[in-house]
Amino acid sequence: MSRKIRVVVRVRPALPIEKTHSTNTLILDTIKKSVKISSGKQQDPPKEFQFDSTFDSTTTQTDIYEQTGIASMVANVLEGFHATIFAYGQTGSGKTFTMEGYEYEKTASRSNERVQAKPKVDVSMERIGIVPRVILNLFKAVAAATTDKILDLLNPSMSSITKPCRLRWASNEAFYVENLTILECSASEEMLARFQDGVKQKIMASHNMNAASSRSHCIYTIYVESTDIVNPEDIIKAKLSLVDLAGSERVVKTGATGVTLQESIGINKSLFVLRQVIQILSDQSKERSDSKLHVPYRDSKLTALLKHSLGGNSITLMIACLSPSDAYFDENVSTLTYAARAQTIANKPIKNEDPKSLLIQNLRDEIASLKAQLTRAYSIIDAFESKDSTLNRNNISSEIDTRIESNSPATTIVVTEKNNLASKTIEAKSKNNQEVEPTPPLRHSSIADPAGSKSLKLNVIDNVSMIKAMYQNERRIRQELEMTQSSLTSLRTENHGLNIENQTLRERMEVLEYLALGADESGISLQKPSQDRINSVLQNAGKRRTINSNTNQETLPPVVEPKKSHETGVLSISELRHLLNGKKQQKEATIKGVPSRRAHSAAELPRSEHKIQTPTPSQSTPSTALEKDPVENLSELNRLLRAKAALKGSISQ
Ligand SMILES: Nc1ncnc2c1ncn2[C@@H]1O[C@H](COP(=O)(O)OP(=O)(O)OP(=O)(O)O)[C@@H](O)[C@H]1O
Repeated sequence: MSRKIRVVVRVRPALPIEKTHSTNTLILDTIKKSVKISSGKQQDPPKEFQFDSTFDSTTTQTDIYEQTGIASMVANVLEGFHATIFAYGQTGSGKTFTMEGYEYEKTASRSNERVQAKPKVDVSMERIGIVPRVILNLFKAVAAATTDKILDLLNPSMSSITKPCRLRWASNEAFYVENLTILECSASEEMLARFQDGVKQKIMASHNMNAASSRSHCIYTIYVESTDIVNPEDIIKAKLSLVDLAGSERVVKTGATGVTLQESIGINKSLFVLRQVIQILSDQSKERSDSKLHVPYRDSKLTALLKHSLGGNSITLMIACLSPSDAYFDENVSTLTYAARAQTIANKPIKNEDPKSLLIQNLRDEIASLKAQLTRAYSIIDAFESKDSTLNRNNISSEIDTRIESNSPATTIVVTEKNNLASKTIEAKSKNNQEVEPTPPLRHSSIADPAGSKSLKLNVIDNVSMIKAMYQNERRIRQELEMTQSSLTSLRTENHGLNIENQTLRERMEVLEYLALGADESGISLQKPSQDRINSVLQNAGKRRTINSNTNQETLPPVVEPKKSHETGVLSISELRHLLNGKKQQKEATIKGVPSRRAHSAAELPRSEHKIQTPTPSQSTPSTALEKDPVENLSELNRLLRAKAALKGSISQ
């Protein structure tokens, strides 16, 4: 079912600096929930907008929290729906005040200076904004998107503008921030403290329109995982995104310069895309056609991250913030226009349920309906008993058992065996569910009619046998689920281990390839791995040397008669020597001014070139670490190539 984005409007009180400003253009009617805006000029006809609620400058933070339905949105999140609350409006209109409520140090000089936020977080309970209120009511990751760079405010080393996080596209059609810090909190105080840590990492700057202006959009995401006390296996996961957008800024009014100006441009660009997205979604919902217009979510990181909130599966509330001063007439008209468009956007909230919990819930519903049928069946049996003493419950039960034993249930229940449980977890869950045939409708009969009595008895037998089979079926599905779950856990652990090993092998391969093929030669442009990595690989290779117990001398591993590389996929000693020799010749040719032949990588080496004479030690001047110790490094390289081939084989299986 679709649900429109709810939009409320809040006008903040005039700031001391605005006390002399006139405030005639905005007329708010909190009863009619309307806003009228008029410049008073003949060429600008007044505009009237209708919203879900309107709040004037006397509205408190508590009023906003209580009268915008935030508590019920939090409850929706606990039920498994994603929700988003975002504050929108021009710079200085009160978005951060509404979302956080903290007091920011103001720079009197309006110097455009960008500083790390120094919020005073111990403000009164009456002043705190939506985010701390939600946390106190609930029990988080903080990401800030600035000029289209995403910073992790919970990880100080990643909150620097030079180290932005990457935006990724997940298979479930949602964008997410890679490696974003997500902290698990078990108490509201802990969560509030983490939130405040994140807020302190924000960058603020002062300009002509706001003494402490956010230089980024801030997205606070609370991931909620709720478990049913009665049925602990029922896990519901959902997220609540609390968004404090940076405000649109007119550079002529803000007087921004330097970095602050660059940020202004970035902020305005992302807000431009946001407005385009709102416009297109609003047009789409007005046309009520099935034809899908292209929505440019990907044009900015902000809209990518808000995809689920705008036209997606989230329950969304927009708080449009306005400044009371007539000096901001144009900005207020723009905010109201887009707020009005946003409220025509229809989202499709869906409950995010764990497939396992969903299956269990379906089974529970099925059992409940079967129990109800059983009760009805017993009541019919009771009616028979009172009518005919020869027809008692025992007679019917024995008839039921006979029918089950003779394998002729009136309703067949099919459960397909699943041998390969681990690889088919999800399908198994849904298939099992589908393959249970639906309950047949009861045959309608009258007890008074003998034919009807017979038919009713058969109905009872059918139902009871079906219930028995359903119970067995459910038990079996539960067992399968448990097995699948444990196989999945062990596969995940194994996969994790393989990934780590794969990464290590890749790194060693890189070092060995670099050592084998060289970096200084023309024709090969391998990137030099860090010296630490080279040392570590060489050290590890060194560990594989053996000590002869008789002579107490270090010996190299025995040289095994090599198989051809096309048979084994690895290099033989002669091939490696040939490779090195070839490279040496190339080098000499280059020095003599002869253009070098493009060097072959190990894998490209043609078979015809395998039978090259082994050069004598005096012929080769070691130029790379590998040439100094070729046999040892070769065995390491071959070992890695084999491991890589085995790994590839296991992945492709
Ligand atoms: N409802 C309110 N009551 C009292 N003061 C308010 C209210 N709303 C905003 N303010 C004050 O107005 C100023 C600007 O507000 P705020 O910083 O929240 O604006 P903003 O929209 O977040 O601006 P920007 O986009 O530049 O970050 C602040 O000094 C703030 O304390």
